[in-house]
This record gives sequence, structure tokens and C-alpha cells, in this order.
Amino acid sequence: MTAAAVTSRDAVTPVVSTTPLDDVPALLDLLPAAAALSWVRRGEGLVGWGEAARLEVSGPTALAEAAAWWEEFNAGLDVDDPIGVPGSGPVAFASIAFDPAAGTSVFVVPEVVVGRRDGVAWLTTAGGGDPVDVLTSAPAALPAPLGRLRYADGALDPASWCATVAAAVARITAGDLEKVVLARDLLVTADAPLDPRSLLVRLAARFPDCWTFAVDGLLGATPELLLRRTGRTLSSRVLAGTAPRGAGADDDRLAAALLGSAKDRGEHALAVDSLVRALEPYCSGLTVPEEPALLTLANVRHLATDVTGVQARGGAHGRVGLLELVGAVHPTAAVCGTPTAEAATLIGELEGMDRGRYAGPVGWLDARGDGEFGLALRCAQLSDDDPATARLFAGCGIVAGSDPAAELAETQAKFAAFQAALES
Ligand SMILES: C=C(O[C@@H]1C=C(C(=O)O)C=C[C@H]1O)C(=O)O
Repeated sequence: MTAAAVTSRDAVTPVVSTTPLDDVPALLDLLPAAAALSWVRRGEGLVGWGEAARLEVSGPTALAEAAAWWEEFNAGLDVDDPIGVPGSGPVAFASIAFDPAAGTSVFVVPEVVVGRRDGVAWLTTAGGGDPVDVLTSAPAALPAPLGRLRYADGALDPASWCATVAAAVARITAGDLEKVVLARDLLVTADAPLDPRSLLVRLAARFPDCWTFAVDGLLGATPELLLRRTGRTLSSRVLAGTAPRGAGADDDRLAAALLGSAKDRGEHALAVDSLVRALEPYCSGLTVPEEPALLTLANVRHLATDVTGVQARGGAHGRVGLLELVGAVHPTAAVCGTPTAEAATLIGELEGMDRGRYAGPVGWLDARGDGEFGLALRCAQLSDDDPATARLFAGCGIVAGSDPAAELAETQAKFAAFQAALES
């Protein structure tokens, strides 16, 4: 575990201070070009920049270590938070590895956070950040045009990836497992550095129903909410089962076919079951709709189930924190498979790439234990070494009835979400 100390200009107790704001421009427009942090949907949420503290953590106890670090960080603060809503006061943005035991998870406490919730806006500064002029100093110059974009295959070319899907279907048919989510990556290089702020603005405009996120160079707009905690209320939006969009009446036909598809309904049920089974022990009540709904996005349509629960008081699970809950529910069968262990092993065997933080939980948490974590999907990891390059990710659930060519097309439709932001 590596943790940067909380910075404080005068080495006294670090102060975290929240101030109400009357008039705030669009949150994403405030972001500086570098080190953007974001969790925004329909103009509300949080953006941040600067680093008051940072934790990078990996290993079998990564999330427990992160929870202890966050608690310790907050214990040492002098907090002034007259607003007291989820996301005001001290906040950490987090991007957790798909496999937290093997990959690196990143937690960042920004120096500056601007938030908006139910129309109320605020500014929080931490670790010596100067609130004065913070909003007027943030905007940067317009980025250079990206020029020509060059794409290259990631770990597997399309034909090899289709062969891995066929191999997975064979393993499922043989009875080794029920479902596995297989992903692939695509490399993109532009003529000029990729500008996180303009990518986020375009993603948010095209995907208003998604959460537009950025943490430590992982940027995207995810439609899937792994877990939100507000007080004792827990909520989740589970997605699995995907169809392409069509034109005119064709689109309606595709929507009806998705709702009626036994293959997609089965795939979806496995994802909902995995979430519900993991969450149930922590809840005094859980509401699970019997039928999935359709979630229609610009590039694809999903089967969606919104689950809500009330976290139990008292007992062994009464004081469980948000990070522990996130660790308990992740990975659901929406991004891993069923059974979880067999699916995770098969992913390691077949995918041929390191998922890093793709398909891991991404979001934020505050000092009260409220927070929101989505799954890092429809995203790209910007390169640390070359600011003009990024790695895009897309995956799909494979079950007995999966057709490799259709799954490849599904990954292409999912890549298109980020590609539209690069190309517009
Ligand atoms: C794995 C991804 O998406 C997941 C897989 C889905 C599916 O297989 O139908 C749908 C939504 C997500 O849960 C991805 O977008 O990369």
C-alpha cells in the first residue's frame, strides 16, 4: 500500500471546508485539463481536481486497508460542512481494480470538489486548497484538435476473440459454468493529446442516463450502478442482456426481441441473482422487480433491474461500511460470470489481457459513509506515457446460446460509446 500523506500548508490539523455556492457553471466545464475527477449524471454529482491525499492499494485485503485509510484520514481532519448532504465535506474518488487482490486500486482526495445535488451546489477544499478564485482559475484553454485517430487491436484481434468466445461457449455447454463475461481492448492513438475534459463533456451530452466518470486517467460513461448508499438506503442498477439500436420500426422490433429473448433474460437473471445473493445478508429488506425494464442508450439497449434495499442495523452486519459492501457485491455476474470463481478463472485463461480497473467499481465516498459506485464500463484508460493514446475496453456476457459474431458486434457497439466522444 502506498499512501501520500495529507498535505497541509502549515502542518496544523488539515482543514476541509465546504461552502454553499449560489451560481455554478456546468460541473464538467469547471474541470482543468489534467487530473480530472468526475462522477456526474444529468448535471448533478461531483467533480474534483488536485490531490490532498492519495492511496494506491493492492492485495487480498485492499478494500479493508482502503476503508481503514479513509477512516484514519477523516479522524485527523478539522471539518467545516454546513451543508451536510451526501458528497459534501471530505470526499474520496475511487477506482477499484477489477480484481482488487491483483490489480491496483486508486483513491484520491481532491484539493477542490464542486458538487451539486437536488439543485443545491457547494465547493469543498481540502488539505490547504485555497477556496479563493478556485472557480475562476479552473478553466483551461481549448484543446488542440485530435487529428487523425489510428486504431490497433489490443490483446486479441477480432478473429481470435471470436475463437475465445466459441471456446467459452464450449466450456459452458460442457457444464463447467453457466456464464462468463469476456472483454477485449482496442488501442487508439491521436495526433494530439487527448483532453479528458472535452471527452467527458461529450460523453455526458450523448449519454445523459449514464454516470460520466474520471479517476486517475480512467474515463467513461457507465450505465451500470453497482451500489449507492444514502444513509441506510442501498440501491443498484443491474444490467445484462444487450441489443443493438436500429432505425425506425426496426428499433422497436429489436427492443421487443430483447425483452422476449430467453437467452438475454437468462443472462440477466444470473446478474440480478448474484447481486441479490451478495447484498441480502446486509439488508433488513430488499426490493427486486420481477421483470427487467429496458434501458435505451444512444448506442445499445440493455435489460435493466433497479434493486433497492435497507441496510440492517445492529448484528454482525450492522456497522458495515460502503467499501466493505462494494467488496461483497463485486464482481457480479454482469462483469464476471456464474459461478464467480469458475468465471474469474476462465477470464484469466481466455482474455489474454489485464483488465486493470476496467469493469471494477468506480465512484466516490464521503466521511458519513454515503457514496456511489458504478462499474467502470464504456471507458478508456488514458496512457501515462503518451497523452495521445488510450486503451478502450468492451465486454459481453457469454452463455450457452451466444454467437461469437453477434458478441463481437456487441463489443463494437459498446466501443462506439467512447469512440463517438473521440471522433466528434
Ligand atoms: C461488460 C460490459 O457490459 C456488461 C455486459 C452486458 C451484457 O453482456 O449484456 C451489459 C451490461 C454490462 O453489465 C461492457 O460494457 O464492457
